[in-house]
Amino acid sequence: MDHDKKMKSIDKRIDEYHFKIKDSSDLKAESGVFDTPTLKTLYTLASKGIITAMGGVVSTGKEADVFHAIGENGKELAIKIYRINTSDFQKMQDYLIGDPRFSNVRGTKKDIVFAWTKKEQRNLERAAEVGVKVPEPMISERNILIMEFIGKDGVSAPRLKDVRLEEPQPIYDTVADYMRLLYQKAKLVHGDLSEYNILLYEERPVIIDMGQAVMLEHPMAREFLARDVKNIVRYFKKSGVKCSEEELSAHILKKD
Ligand SMILES: Nc1ncnc2c1ncn2[C@@H]1O[C@H](COP(=O)(O)OP(=O)(O)OP(=O)(O)O)[C@@H](O)[C@H]1O
Ligand SMILES: [Mg+2]
Repeated sequence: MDHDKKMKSIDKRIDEYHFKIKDSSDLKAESGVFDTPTLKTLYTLASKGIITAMGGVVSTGKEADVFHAIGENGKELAIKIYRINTSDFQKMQDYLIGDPRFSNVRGTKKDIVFAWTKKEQRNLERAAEVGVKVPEPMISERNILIMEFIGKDGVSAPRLKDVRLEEPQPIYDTVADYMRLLYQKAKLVHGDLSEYNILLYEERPVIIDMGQAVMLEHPMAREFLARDVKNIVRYFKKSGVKCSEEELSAHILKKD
């Protein structure tokens, strides 16, 4: 497809999508996400061939919306678009300031949200490098993060929250190992780990939503880790796994 045609087709799809949002009276997503600069950024990504078609909405949240899209070679993509107006940027700033990679970030709300988007991309990269299964990040631009789609045909894999695990033990073991790898090798603490931010894909856990993950230097890193441990133990205990916060903490913290 030539460039103009490609732009037209994505334009049309975005238009259609807008219409759909209006139809379902979900104006929140439309006004909060597809503002003109965001549309422009999507166009830029489309003109580079990174996005070839926009699909439907996968999730709408307070801080970000996630869309399905198609990329090069028909690959399915997840596009996470952070909201600039409604994001809790004070909280974002607190997470950024203690992180040596982003401690210099100052400026407008917009700058903070852009840094946050980059931070999620970097966190996903670091996690992937040490062998933690996460959506592979591809590119980020302003408030838009493009990553591998975990799921099939536009339907994302269920969250642990949405499934009843037949065999919870191996899932728990993998999550425990991932927490350890993140801590020991990537020097990261997820900071919002729970059954809401773990997808189950091909019977294996995939960790998502890493914008708030911090380096171990962050003054709150230990507290965030304790909270993650608590959430994970609570969920897996309920699923029938014999585990405890002490045990899981020890597993994460023990040196080789
Ligand atoms: N890479 C992906 N592949 C498939 N689905 C995804 C992907 N990333 C996110 N999702 C879907 O979108 C949902 C929200 O994503 P995520 O947890 O990253 O955003 P969020 O920051 O929690 O949004 P909120 O503002 O609601 O907290 C997930 O629960 C999942 O269903
Ligand atoms: Mg989430």
